[in-house]
Amino acid sequence: MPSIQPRNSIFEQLDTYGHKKIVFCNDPDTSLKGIIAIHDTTLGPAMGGTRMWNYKNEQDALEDVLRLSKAMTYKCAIAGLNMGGGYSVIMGDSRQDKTEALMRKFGRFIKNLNGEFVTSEDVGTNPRDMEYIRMETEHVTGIPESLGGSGDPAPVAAKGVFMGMKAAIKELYGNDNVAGRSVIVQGIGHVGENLVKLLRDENAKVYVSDINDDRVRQVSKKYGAEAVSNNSIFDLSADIYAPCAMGATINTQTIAKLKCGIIAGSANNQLQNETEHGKMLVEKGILFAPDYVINAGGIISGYSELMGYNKKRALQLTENIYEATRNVLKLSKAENISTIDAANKIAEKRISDIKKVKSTY
Ligand SMILES: NC(=O)c1ccc[n+]([C@@H]2O[C@H](COP(=O)([O-])OP(=O)(O)OC[C@H]3O[C@@H](n4cnc5c(N)ncnc54)[C@H](O)[C@@H]3O)[C@@H](O)[C@H]2O)c1
Repeated sequence: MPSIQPRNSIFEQLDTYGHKKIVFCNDPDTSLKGIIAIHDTTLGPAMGGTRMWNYKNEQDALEDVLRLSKAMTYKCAIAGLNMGGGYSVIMGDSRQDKTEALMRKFGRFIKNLNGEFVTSEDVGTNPRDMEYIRMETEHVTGIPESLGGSGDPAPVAAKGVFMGMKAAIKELYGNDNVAGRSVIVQGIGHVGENLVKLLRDENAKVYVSDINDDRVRQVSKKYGAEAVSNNSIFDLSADIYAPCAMGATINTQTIAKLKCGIIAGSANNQLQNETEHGKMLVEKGILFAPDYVINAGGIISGYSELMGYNKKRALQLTENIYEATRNVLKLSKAENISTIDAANKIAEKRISDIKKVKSTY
């Protein structure tokens, strides 16, 4: 995908990825500064997380929400969901600036979209926050199980990443055993910790890193993983690198250093530049399991909640990520294209096929 040029006008930035709509949510009373981006609604209402992050500036927040919402269009398409792509970001430190009023006010902005956007948890938000949003609008998923929702989507997201990782292991090593494989998990928050558990349960050797030292201490002790400093992860040799923090960790500088056979993690938008870095990974012989293909478990969980939540069904759909990843890897090999290009091709085909279906009312 092309890079957003910050010096362009807002409309030019929306045109970069073909966005439909953007809503700036500004409320001085609750200190809310948020952005909702709707990328594409061909398949259905836009669905995507709400991220609360201490962005350096407004441009960084805008760029993040545009990239995240576009990825959601592709994620929903390839996962076979009848939902489009959207995302929202709230500027601020989730540990200090988050209040009930701020989240509920944000819920009101979602309500004003009349169902065009449905949200759920992401970095910096949790089921409690979704409960606050639910007080103002029904267009939210991931509310606590005690209230009839699907709860935290992170364990389901981790399960999907695990299935996608296994599909990549199968491609490279001929069997999908995780036992004995070494995996670096970068970012051990909601999804990362659940992934560490799944990996350790099947006897993988796991290295963990995070910018939060307390998390590293707790998680490494709890699961018998080895703590590594965040600065040294790209110097470490391992079978798999699992980015589970923020996006764009795979770029020209890190690809030069990476010493792994597979990249498979939960972070959204791992490649700083899809075309350039997808190609560089092919040249270096690193197998990239496309992020939006393997991290779809979270959105599958939210989608199931909209359809009348059934945990078993959500987990079954998430297990299909193994086959979806295998299909992407097969197409990439058959057409000699990068795995991200192969995933994009499959997703775009579904969107274009369903567009034809919808031309009859
Ligand atoms: N939560 C979900 O259901 C879900 C679903 C699909 C994809 N994702 C994606 O997975 C990633 C993680 O989501 P989460 O819900 O676990 O978030 P989280 O906020 O619970 O965890 C993120 C962790 O990453 C750490 N971190 C942040 N920057 C870092 C850095 N530069 N280096 C190392 N660690 C860093 C944080 O300290 C935190 O522990 C995000 O990119 C998110 O968009 C999440």
